[in-house]
Amino acid sequence: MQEPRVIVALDYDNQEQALSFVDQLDPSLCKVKVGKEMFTLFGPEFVKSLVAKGFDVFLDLKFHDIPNTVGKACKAAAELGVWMVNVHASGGLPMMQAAKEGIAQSSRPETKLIAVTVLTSMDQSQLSGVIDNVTPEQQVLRLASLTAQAGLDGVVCSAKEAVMLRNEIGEDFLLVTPGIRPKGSDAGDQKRVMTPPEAIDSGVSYLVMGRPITQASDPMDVLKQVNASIS
Ligand SMILES: O=c1ccn([C@@H]2O[C@H](COP(=O)(O)O)[C@@H](O)[C@H]2O)c(=O)[nH]1
Repeated sequence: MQEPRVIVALDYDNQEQALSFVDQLDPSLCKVKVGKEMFTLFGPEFVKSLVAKGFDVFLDLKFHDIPNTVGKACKAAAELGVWMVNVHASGGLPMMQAAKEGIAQSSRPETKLIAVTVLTSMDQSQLSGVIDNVTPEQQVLRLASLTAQAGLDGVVCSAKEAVMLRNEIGEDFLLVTPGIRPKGSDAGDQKRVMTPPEAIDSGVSYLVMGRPITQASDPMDVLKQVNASIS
């Protein structure tokens, strides 16, 4: 059976609601992502319960701190049994190397480690408020190159940068892309968006999708349609 390419972002503020959705899922249909909201509300036990149900869990805490702190945080995250963790690439090379070392020293050295480049909620005008004279594409390439230099497994970027990154960095680098919206669905706060088939055709490894699935009247139906559209 093919590995699922959709990672569902479980951004619920209610654990029962999240679990009632998860209980309809099968680990062969999707991976799941736990982000800052659910981790802050429900903690490591919630993460471990998803791992125990057999799901590949992406723990999306986007660590960004001094190298020593991030290294230890990544080690602790890996030991929860998750499939993948992440940091912000803008934390720099020593921070990313410490993250990698923390995972290598954990009891789960196979845990994947990726770095966030430019948030998919940022367009040119927002990026200009943070850094001068650079396009989102240029900044993604710069941070993705630094991530590859640090030896991480890949990056979080938008699907719009996937063709460029496949050309510049290569095939053996995970491209994990939020900002995925089926045709006609509300972009919300996402700015650099693509549809699921466009993203896959561009060379993306995994699609991160939250609200278009979790806030649909029939989340399972949307997930199945997305899977069919990219199979
Ligand atoms: O650049 C980024 C990094 C992470 N995210 C996270 O992905 C999901 C997207 O959810 P949607 O509801 O499909 O917009 C969410 O958990 C974000 O924290 C991102 O969107 N962009």
